[in-house]
Amino acid sequence: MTIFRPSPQQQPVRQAGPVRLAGVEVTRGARTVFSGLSLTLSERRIGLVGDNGSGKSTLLRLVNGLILPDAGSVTVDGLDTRRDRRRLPATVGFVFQNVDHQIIFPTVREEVAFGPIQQGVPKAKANAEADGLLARHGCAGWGERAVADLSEGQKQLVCILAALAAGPRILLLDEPFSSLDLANRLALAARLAALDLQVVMASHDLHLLEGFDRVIWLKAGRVAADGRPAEVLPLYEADARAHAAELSLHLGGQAP
Ligand SMILES: Nc1ncnc2c1ncn2[C@@H]1O[C@H](COP(=O)(O)OP(=O)(O)OP(=O)(O)O)[C@@H](O)[C@H]1O
Repeated sequence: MTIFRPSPQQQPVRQAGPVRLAGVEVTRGARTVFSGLSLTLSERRIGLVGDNGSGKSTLLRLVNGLILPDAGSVTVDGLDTRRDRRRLPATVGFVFQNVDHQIIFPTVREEVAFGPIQQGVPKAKANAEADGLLARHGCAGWGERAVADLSEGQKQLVCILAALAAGPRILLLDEPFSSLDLANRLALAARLAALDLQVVMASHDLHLLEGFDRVIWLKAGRVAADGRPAEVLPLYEADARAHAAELSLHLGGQAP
C-alpha cells in the first residue's frame, strides 16, 4: 500500500516537541501488536483510523506511557516514556475510550480539578477554575453533580474537560465522541480545533477527521497509509468496504 507523507507546508505544532516512536515492538498477551513501528508525530491535528484491533489504542497508550514498548523507544517532547514516566502527565493528557476507566471521583468538580491539584494548584483555585471551564463548555452548575448520575455522553464531556483542565501540551483522545450528541460533538470539535495544543485522536468518525492535518491508517499494527485526510480517508474507506463485503458474504448476506 502506498505510504503518503504529510506535505511540507503543514506546520508542526510549536508548543511541544514531537512524539517519536523508534523501532517499537509491542506484544500483548500472545499477540504481536507492533513490530518495528517508527513514526514522528509533529502536526497539530493527527487522526488515527483503522479496523477494530488494528492498534490505535495501543499507539495512544504508548504515547502516554501506559504501555511501555518491549523494544525500541517512545519519546514525547524529549521525555522517554520508560525513563521519565512520572513527568508525562504534565505534558500529555489522555481521554480513554471507556469513561469508567478514567473517572475516579464522585463529583464533577473533583474530577475536573484533580489534574491541576496534582500539579500543585491550591484546591480552592483549582475548584474555581474547574467551575469556569465547565461553564465555558455549557455545563454551568455541574460542579456538585454526582458523576455516576450523568449520561454516558455527559461523562465523556467531563472526561474531556478534566483532561483539558490539566493544561496538557498534547491531548490524546481515544474515540472521545462516541456517546456525545451532535451539538456537543460539533461544539467540542470546534473547541479542540481552536486549542493551542497538539491533538492525536483515534476515531471511527471519518467526517470528524477531514479537517485534520494528517491521518494515519493502521492495519494490523502496520501503517497502511499516512498523509493528508483527503488522500488517506478514501483509501481506508475503500478497504473497509471491501472488508465489509467479505464479512457479509461470510454471514451469508449480500455484499453491501
Ligand atoms: N490487554 C490486552 N491483552 C491482550 N491483547 C490485547 C490487550 N489489549 C489489546 N490487545 C490486542 O492488541 C491488538 C490491538 O488492540 P487495540 O485496542 O490497540 O486496537 P484498536 O485499533 O484500538 O481497536 P478498537 O477500534 O476496537 O478500539 C488487538 O489485537 C487486541 O486484541
